[in-house]
Amino acid sequence: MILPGEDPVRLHVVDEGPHDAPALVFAHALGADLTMWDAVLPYLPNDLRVIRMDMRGHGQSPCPDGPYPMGDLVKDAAAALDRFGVKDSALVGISIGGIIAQGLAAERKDLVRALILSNTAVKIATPAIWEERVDIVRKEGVEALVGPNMQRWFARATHRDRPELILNAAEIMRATPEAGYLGCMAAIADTDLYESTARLTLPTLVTAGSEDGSTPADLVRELADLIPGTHFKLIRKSGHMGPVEQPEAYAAAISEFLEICKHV
Ligand SMILES: O=C(O)CC1=CCC(=O)O1
Repeated sequence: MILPGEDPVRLHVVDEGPHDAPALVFAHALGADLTMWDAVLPYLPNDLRVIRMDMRGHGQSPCPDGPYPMGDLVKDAAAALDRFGVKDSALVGISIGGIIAQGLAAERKDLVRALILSNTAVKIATPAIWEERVDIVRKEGVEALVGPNMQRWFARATHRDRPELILNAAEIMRATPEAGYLGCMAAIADTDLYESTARLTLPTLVTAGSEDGSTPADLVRELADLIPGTHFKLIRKSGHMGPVEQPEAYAAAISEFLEICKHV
């Protein structure tokens, strides 16, 4: 049970737009930070309050020693929304951010009225895969995973035509503190939200990338099928980083869904 007002780690948050407008909240991926949403924002309706958070151990948020239980990452997000007086948000989460979003929707129904879950699942990869990556980072640092991640994260067309997007994502990943990266990998390794997510009933949009090497579209589709009435959108020519690679299409999917939510 998460109690309102708890603030285990005080997350770095950027809060933009009119404070009395409906809140759209963003939670980023492992090894990224809140700037991963930058390119999406200009394509969103301007009558929204847009709140972006840096997860613990990432961006400008504090980095406690790990490992982190997933429940603590959910509590951090809940505490941040309580601190900013946000209720009934539309919550967007990508990858681990999508796991945090599922957890928050299950635990704090007052904070989340609609979900947008991108490139995520109830369980990502396997504990063995995460253990192997933890070993690599302990021995060689985050740098050792940058190359393989960029392969999984970005579509062929992005590698060919937009190398600057990949260089920027790689730089942000390199800047992620080792303890933060390790702590969040441990959280993912221990998490399977099948049971609690299967009980969700709130309006949900799930988006997948046509060339996602981290959470393949078929896996993401399974998440969509688990939550009754969920809308599903495949973002073409994108890997794991749809908001970075195809910000206009990604924002259009969110805007369309928010419009539908007005009538629910
Ligand atoms: O590490 C990856 O390939 C992708 C990933 C898994 C969880 C997350 O947030 O990113």
